Amino acid sequence: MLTKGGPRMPLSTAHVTIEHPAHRVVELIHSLGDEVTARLGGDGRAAIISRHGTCSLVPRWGTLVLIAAAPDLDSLTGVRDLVTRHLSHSAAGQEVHLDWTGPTSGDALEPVTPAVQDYLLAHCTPPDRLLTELAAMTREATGRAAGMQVTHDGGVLLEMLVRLSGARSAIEIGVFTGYSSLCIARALPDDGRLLACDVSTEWTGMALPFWERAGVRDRIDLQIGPALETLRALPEERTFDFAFIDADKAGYPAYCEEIIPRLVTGGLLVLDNVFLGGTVLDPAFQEADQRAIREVNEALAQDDRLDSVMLPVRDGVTLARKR
Ligand SMILES: C[S@@+](CC[C@H](N)C(=O)[O-])C[C@H]1O[C@@H](n2cnc3c(N)ncnc32)[C@H](O)[C@@H]1O
Repeated sequence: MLTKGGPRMPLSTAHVTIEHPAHRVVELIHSLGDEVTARLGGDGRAAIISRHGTCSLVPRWGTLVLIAAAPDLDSLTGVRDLVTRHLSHSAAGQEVHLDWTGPTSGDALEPVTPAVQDYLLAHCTPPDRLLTELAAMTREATGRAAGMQVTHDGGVLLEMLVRLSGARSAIEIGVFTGYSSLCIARALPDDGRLLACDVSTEWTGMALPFWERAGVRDRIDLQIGPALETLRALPEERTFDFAFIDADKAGYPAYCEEIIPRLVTGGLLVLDNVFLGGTVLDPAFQEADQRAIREVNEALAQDDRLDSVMLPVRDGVTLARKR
């Protein structure tokens, strides 16, 4: 479950079209001098900390993305003004126009507004009777925890990705009452296998009759126990064509570390909840979950074994394909 702790920290982003953005970042840091503490990464990204607040600088193919955050609105204006002034100064002769977004805070961010989410949900293949019953049973039996279940459009996406990728060997971390497992398993061929990992016998027990009814029970190998232990106990040669991670968020970095080497070339890794309700953008949120998801989001984007893209589906879904 998402915990929204810590003070709200207003943040604002901008992106600017600029020649040689990585160069500009270095020049900007020089220009700022001892007004800031700066950390420059090997990939050209930088983070600066000023007395007002912080600003992340991400150079990308002819654009520079800026994410500023500060403890209050006045300080946010201070960070934005500082960066804007020095960027214009360091870009020697180039006109720099920074159109900062209005201040928002991580817990107020909605990657997709509820009205759009409802429209999307109403315009995908509707759930069949079995999925409808499984969702209803989950709501009745688990109460508030039912919110952990992938939404129906998320399930359709998983099923489509498994079919499109032609996967035969799949793994899922985070089964709950088996909705996403059912979507994955029924998209596999008859001889396909899904290794389904969860710690709860109670929740996964509710999945079993639905998997039986769908005729996929014998495709699913349910492993009860901490998923990291299950992964580390697998034979070295065990590989996967498809992996879906939707369990404890703090565990994501370790799950990725175990799963990526086991993905076949062309294999697909899918991660749910990569926005954590928008809190990943807001440095005020520093709980283990947010730190872990930020770490994974950064790492996957820079991993040269993968092509990866984040989709604004519900709470954010990352697709990463092994090169
Ligand atoms: C968000 S729910 C999964 C929802 C599921 N994908 C669905 O669509 O219904 C997260 C699940 O992760 C499981 N979980 C939490 N920590 C775990 C761990 N260390 N190892 C394996 N499973 C874990 C929980 O028991 C819970 O069922």
